[in-house]
Amino acid sequence: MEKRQLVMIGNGMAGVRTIEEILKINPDAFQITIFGDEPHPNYNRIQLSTVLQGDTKVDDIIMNSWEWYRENNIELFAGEAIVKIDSASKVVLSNKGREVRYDELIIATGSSSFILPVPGADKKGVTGFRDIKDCDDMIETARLYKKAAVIGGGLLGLEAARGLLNLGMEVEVIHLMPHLMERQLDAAASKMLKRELESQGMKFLMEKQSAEILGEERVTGLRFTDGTEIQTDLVVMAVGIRPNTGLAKESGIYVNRGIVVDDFMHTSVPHVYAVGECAEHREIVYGLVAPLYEQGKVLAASLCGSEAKPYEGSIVGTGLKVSGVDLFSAGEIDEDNETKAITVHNEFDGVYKKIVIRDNRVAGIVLYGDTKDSSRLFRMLLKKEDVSGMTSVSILESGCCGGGASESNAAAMDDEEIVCGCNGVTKGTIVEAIRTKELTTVDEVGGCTNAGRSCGRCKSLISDILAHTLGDKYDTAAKKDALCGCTGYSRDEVVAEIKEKGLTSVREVMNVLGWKQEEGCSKCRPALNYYLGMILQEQYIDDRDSRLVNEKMHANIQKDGKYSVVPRMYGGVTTAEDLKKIAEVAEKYNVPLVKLTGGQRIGLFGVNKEDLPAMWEDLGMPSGYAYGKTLRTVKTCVGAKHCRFGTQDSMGLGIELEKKFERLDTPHKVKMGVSACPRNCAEAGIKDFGIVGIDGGWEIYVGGNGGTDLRAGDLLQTVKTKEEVIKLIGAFMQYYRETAHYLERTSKWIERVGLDHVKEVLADESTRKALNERLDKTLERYIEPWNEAIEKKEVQNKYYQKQKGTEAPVLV
Ligand SMILES: Cc1cc2nc3c(=O)[nH]c(=O)nc-3n(C[C@H](O)[C@H](O)[C@H](O)COP(=O)(O)OP(=O)(O)OC[C@H]3O[C@@H](n4cnc5c(N)ncnc54)[C@H](O)[C@@H]3O)c2cc1C
Ligand SMILES: NC(=O)c1ccc[n+]([C@@H]2O[C@H](COP(=O)([O-])OP(=O)(O)OC[C@H]3O[C@@H](n4cnc5c(N)ncnc54)[C@H](O)[C@@H]3O)[C@@H](O)[C@H]2O)c1
Ligand code: SF4
Ligand code: FES
Repeated sequence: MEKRQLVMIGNGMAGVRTIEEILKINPDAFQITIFGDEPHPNYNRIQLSTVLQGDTKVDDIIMNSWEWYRENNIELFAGEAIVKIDSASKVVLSNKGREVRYDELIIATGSSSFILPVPGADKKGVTGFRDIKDCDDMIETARLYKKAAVIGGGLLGLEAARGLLNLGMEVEVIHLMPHLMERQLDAAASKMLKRELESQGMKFLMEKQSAEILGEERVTGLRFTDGTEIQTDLVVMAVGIRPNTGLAKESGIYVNRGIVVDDFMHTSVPHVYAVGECAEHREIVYGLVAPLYEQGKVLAASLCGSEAKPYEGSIVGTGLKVSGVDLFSAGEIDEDNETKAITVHNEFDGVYKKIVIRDNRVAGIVLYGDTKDSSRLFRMLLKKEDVSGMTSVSILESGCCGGGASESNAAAMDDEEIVCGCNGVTKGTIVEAIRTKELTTVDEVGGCTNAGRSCGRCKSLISDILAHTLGDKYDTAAKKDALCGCTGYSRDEVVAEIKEKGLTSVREVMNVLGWKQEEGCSKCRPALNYYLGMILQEQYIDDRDSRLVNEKMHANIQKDGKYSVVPRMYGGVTTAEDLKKIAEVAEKYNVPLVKLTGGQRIGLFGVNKEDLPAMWEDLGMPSGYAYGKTLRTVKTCVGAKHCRFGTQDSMGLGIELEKKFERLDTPHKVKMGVSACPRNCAEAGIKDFGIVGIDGGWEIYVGGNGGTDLRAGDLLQTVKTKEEVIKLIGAFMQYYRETAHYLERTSKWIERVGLDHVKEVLADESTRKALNERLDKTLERYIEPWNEAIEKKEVQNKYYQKQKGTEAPVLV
């Protein structure tokens, strides 16, 4: 039976969580297509604050890698916006002219930053703070300019301001109201917050309304309605958000402030649903992930036809992601005639607690300086527990701990207490997962329960629960570095288990070692494939589908979804005949760009996937492996044959090395260089393996790197002959292969294991010989991949056939 077509507009946090929920219930229910305006896979928008604050990198906030979409057979059109929904013919139209039919349509378009409509708001240097681009722009501006003004003293504004301070800017926060975060804090807590932020270097202008942004093309200052002015080089607008509803409205879907939905997230139009910040439910539009994830769960269940409970709205709790500030707020923050409050204000310790009680039930919580009771109090609020029998002290403090260790705080929590507010995960669920799935790390708990996967505020509590549940086992478990969230095994443990249990395939390793995710992930599968190949040498049958996408395709995938072709050119030496072939192929296939690569090769860029095998056949040259975790290139100088300074045959040695080591799987890419004299024109000093000719011999350098982690190579040894060079490289490469972690460059590896250690290992002749023997055995198993694709129809059909949607970038 043909699958139903599910199309989703918006590739953000709420939408993709809905898809994850659908896949959990029934992975085969739909053929899923997602359109996302941003050119990224789904990332953790919440963590942009931590990226701006310098605590995380953009790469680390990706929640669903490109590989995840491929693995789940989801067609993703990233960087492509939907501009029209035709609900009569059930078709969406993108800004690139693509039309896609749907049976069911989810709108998950989120919100946009609200930009104050004041004169000058369109000047350069005025930005919102919503996405990776805004974040990158602010980081770039901080490199060039000094002064920043953040308009809005709410959650977003204060997190942005802290980030800009960390980036070295002088920051003024301009706030409309008399106190900061007035929606979450009362006056007393807000005062304490302001004092703390001032001590961190933030300046505040309170009760100021912005009137105009000054400057010619670029912002130079801000004028307020009271006539005063400040100078600034950057204006960040953090004055709230507006749901993205334009598309829905123009398509005839009923929109109020957000897209109006019922308790099952249905819009006014059949087969069209809305979820996330763009949706309005019972007149509320939410701006925090916890309720959006609840909505996603309800929608997923209803779409899959499983029993769906209605979504009845949420009460939300918030904190602020600024170091040095510990606060929590939920529900009603100010008293009225019908409420009473229990308040503790200890100015010496900087602690403030207020619990608002209405009809004997907790109706609001404001905690500043000590939030350890937040989850207990929040549960009381959510459950509307009757507190009439409790004393003020027992409401404020959890009974047992009296400020004791955090682990005993975890012990004191009831099973139904919420640990992760963002994802609605209770202590009981976490403990159960730890016990039944033998979890040992916070990441693994996240992988199984989602706890900790949003703002991250609950991670320390999860860690306490792990410590409490695992007892002594936790310390050892915490110290080891698990391969990924699918397993608690570290690299060394996995390698030891493969050897000891005689495991021979990726799937077998995952089954026998009890992987928590049956299919593994894009982190562990390529690593397992590598470790198995390293251990089993020539008998290993490569698991091509476990490789990263470039290796799987034997071509480098590019930003626009096309590929590059870089044929092998040993030692960077070519011939007129090969150059003619390359030129003819470039013309025949309309290759838009022909470029010399950094490794002295010729690259043909912008090639269609389905043209690859034919191009390779026309070229008649082997793959240059410009995409692999393997030997990339050996760069050579012209050397003694042509250069008057040369003392050695650098080209000859380079060609020999490249022919010997090409195709060898290595933990990460490996680059080599051979220069024929110390002038070092081949830049051998920044290669993983660099060789420099000297009078009567060669110097060998290792662990060099010319990339982001710039590192000069260390002199490993000086040898007399070419044969010695080749044996030494063979032993070095095999030792690196056997001891490095997958994706660890030689530069990092040598620093971890130590140059002296490597020298010591390689000094022993019998060890060198044994390493070379294992290496030679491994080299026997490789075949030329481009030839395989030319010769085997099944390879062409599986990997190189044109499919709907391949124009979208599917990078790893
Ligand atoms: C810096 C920052 C910090 C935050 N911190 C927290 C926090 O600590 N806790 C918390 O709970 N929440 C926090 N939030 C809010 C949280 O990130 C959002 O509530 C959440 O991301 C909303 O999810 P969503 O899927 O509804 O929207 P989004 O994540 O915004 O995703 C919507 C996506 O749809 C795309 N889109 C829009 N229109 C179209 C179209 N026509 N075609 C195709 N694609 C389209 C957009 O480009 C966007 O990528 C923070 C937000 C920011 C910006
Ligand atoms: N830690 C978190 O939970 C967190 C962090 C960042 C963002 N977010 C979410 O992102 C969204 C956007 O956050 P936000 O802080 O922009 O929205 P917000 O609506 O919560 O706060 C906006 C603030 O700007 C102030 N303001 C409004 N107009 C102003 C003006 N003209 N001049 C000066 N100040 C003005 C308001 O008084 C308010 O305090 C919200 O949904 C928020 O919940 C959450
Ligand atoms: S490294 Fe020495 S031998 Fe090689 S090209 Fe440069 S100067 Fe000539
Ligand atoms: S509370 Fe935000 S991730 Fe758990």
